[in-house]
Amino acid sequence: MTSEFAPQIPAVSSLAEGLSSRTFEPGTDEGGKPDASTAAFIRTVEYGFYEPWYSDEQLERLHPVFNEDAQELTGVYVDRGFAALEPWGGALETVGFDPDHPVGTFVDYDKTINAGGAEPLPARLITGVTVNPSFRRRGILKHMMTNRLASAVEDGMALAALTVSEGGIYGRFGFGAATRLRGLQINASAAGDGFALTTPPVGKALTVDPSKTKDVLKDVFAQFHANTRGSVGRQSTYWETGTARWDPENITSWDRKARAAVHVRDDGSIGGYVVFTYAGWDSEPSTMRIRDLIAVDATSRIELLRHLAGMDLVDRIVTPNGSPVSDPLQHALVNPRAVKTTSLGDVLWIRVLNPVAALEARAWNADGEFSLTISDSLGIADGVFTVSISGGVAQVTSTESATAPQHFWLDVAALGSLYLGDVSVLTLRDAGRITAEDEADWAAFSSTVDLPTAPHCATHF
Ligand SMILES: CC(=O)SCCNC(=O)CCNC(=O)[C@H](O)C(C)(C)COP(=O)(O)OP(=O)(O)OC[C@H]1O[C@@H](n2cnc3c(N)ncnc32)[C@H](O)[C@@H]1OP(=O)(O)O
Repeated sequence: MTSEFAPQIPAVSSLAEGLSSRTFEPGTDEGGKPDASTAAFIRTVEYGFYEPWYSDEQLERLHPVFNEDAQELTGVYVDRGFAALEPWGGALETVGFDPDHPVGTFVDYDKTINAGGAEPLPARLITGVTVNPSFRRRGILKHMMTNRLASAVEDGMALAALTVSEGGIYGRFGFGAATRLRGLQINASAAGDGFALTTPPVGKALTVDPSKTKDVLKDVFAQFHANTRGSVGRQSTYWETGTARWDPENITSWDRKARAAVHVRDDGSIGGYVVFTYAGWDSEPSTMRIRDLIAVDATSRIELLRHLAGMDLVDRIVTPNGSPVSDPLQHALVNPRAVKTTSLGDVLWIRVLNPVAALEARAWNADGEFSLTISDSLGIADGVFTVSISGGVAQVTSTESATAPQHFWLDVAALGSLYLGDVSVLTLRDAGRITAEDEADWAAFSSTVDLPTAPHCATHF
């Protein structure tokens, strides 16, 4: 991969007088508990997301989330001089405002994203973004985001990524919605619109103790991550309990309801796992909830669903955390109405920082040549780029002006949406997000860029 492209660092917006920001690594005190700065930071995130007030025990359990994978924490703090600012006047000290408690939080760390090319690409993942309600709409997010994107560029990152609480926030910073997940409701009963597959069983699904199979789960995920366009590497804490995610309603329980099964293929290898909880015999309808289902191929995925649907005392299976958009299940059923889509929503948002490295790491559907003019209001990824694909591998060069016969214009957020193949070229054209000269060959461009299946990000962060 060549990377002669030298992106500019965006101008860093300054904070209002009385506010300062600092980036630090999470720390631990002598007793192994979060140190004061880290604890105050975690509590601010908790407050920003309207989480219940954590007990000390919960705080300690959460600490690894902030402490692992070399995460960096950026907090915006109120200087003592802030009392001069309106509209609070001198009231902050009067009410005991804690200057060590940040009013803005931002967490970033590095993992890889599978863009469909030969190797997953390192990416800067952003999470834990909050601003105290009393300090919102004063540019604190803008300050943290522009600073931390500049830092990612300096560190040579080609991509940044996040998942969003609201869809209207991050487009202005160059992020585009890049993958989606479907929520499914599967009728597990045999009657009516019931569950029956068109193919006979393959291999064997076996129940396992999720608290003892962490290594198996990690290994299956590693294979999935290597094979699956759109996949994002998981935080270490994903595996801590073997349940892949905590019980969001009760963080102290570590989900004792969790059960798991693996699919053992005919050659004895593990092809996938499912972690699930049962709502109880008296739930109406009696419901099995999938917490995490990762399979290295479609066969293992279908076999795990067959296993769940075949269990007694279960009327339906739900996947609130989502199934892939290109899910073969519906077409493997005798009665496709046994599965219903209950939701469809974006998951991963991509921000291209270095178009040369990013486009060279992407999958392509066919050989071709074109050039792109990318606009970027933050000045990170803008420019003209010639893309030449041969044997499925792209060579990308940054040029002064377009030389390729086919030339297209788009902004960096549209490039983020196009990047992993979740949306087609023609859909973005019809939305006015990609433009070209009248004589442009849209058919050739789309057959090079569009990918045959939807990307699948199964990691929540
Ligand atoms: C990756 C994640 O962690 S996603 C989670 C995001 N956090 C949350 O949803 C928690 C609750 N919300 C918050 O904490 C805050 O409102 C934040 C973080 C969303 C915004 O912080 P603020 O400091 O108020 O944002 P800031 O003042 O820097 O605004 C920057 C721009 O975004 C816009 N903006 C801010 N919040 C929103 C929003 N919710 N919807 C649409 N636009 C928004 C502002 O209008 C401003 O626009 P401009 O550039 O055109 O002037």
